[in-house]
Amino acid sequence: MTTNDIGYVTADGRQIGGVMMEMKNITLKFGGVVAIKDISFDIREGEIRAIIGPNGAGKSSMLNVISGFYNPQEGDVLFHGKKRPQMRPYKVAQQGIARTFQNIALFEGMSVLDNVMTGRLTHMKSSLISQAIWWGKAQAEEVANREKVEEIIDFLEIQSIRKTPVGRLPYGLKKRVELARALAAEPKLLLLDEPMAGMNVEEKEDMSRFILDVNDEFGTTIALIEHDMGVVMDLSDRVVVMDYGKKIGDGTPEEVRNNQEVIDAYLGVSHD
Ligand SMILES: Nc1ncnc2c1ncn2[C@@H]1O[C@H](COP(=O)(O)OP(=O)(O)OP(=O)(O)O)[C@@H](O)[C@H]1O
Repeated sequence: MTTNDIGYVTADGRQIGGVMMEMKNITLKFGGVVAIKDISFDIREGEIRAIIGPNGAGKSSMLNVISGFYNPQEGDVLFHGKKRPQMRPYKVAQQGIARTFQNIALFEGMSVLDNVMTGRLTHMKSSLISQAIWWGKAQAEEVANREKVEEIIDFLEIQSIRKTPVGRLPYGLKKRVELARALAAEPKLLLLDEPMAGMNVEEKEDMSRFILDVNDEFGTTIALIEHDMGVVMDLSDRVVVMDYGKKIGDGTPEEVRNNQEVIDAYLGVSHD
């Protein structure tokens, strides 16, 4: 498949746009450990982009570079063509980037609704003082935020558990609530950290469907990392494959599946 400045058309006929985020020659080290070695790739408007690789390949490190949490020692991250400095998490959120975590990061004692509501924080303009003075305005904002949250709760089919404390939910549903919270921020770029990890087959199918629906319905660009190659192949438009911190493949699922270096990495063929 070839890409150009304008974008490309996917196998299922969707138009993908220009470059949203570009990783240029990224190298990230932890002391003597080189977690990412000179990797370049881009993420385009509207696409579902996966980063896969065996254990320790450097996927989480890469997601943390994309999210702005890690600052690479070498290379640049360009967001909408502009070099991006290291940013605090709230700045990242303000830029329209939201994420989920591998180890679910929700407030266990709070209801589903309240957890999803926390995803709206970046959209809440009223300060405590202005809420006191302009009570009506703050109330209107609260109603608008509630409406958005209810829309997402309906979309992800979690209406029946909206009042349930998150701590009481099974794993698969917690993952869905985390997705709901990230969506509540109305992100332009959604980062998913192993969204299918620890799920059974049915839960994986549900999550795949929701990821596709989010991309289709809201036009959200999605970048996800996954350990399991199988689950992302049907889902992704393009896939980056990492192994031992290096990029060993980049292309459509079909291209990546037929790449000998990728096949060897997943079969555990020795590097010497
Ligand atoms: N905070 C850290 N401090 C030191 N070394 C780290 C740190 N984070 C990652 N590493 C090392 O960097 C390398 C890449 O790790 P990373 O977690 O990014 O891989 P991964 O592909 O996400 O692995 P997994 O699939 O097991 O989660 C590993 O050798 C790991 O031990």
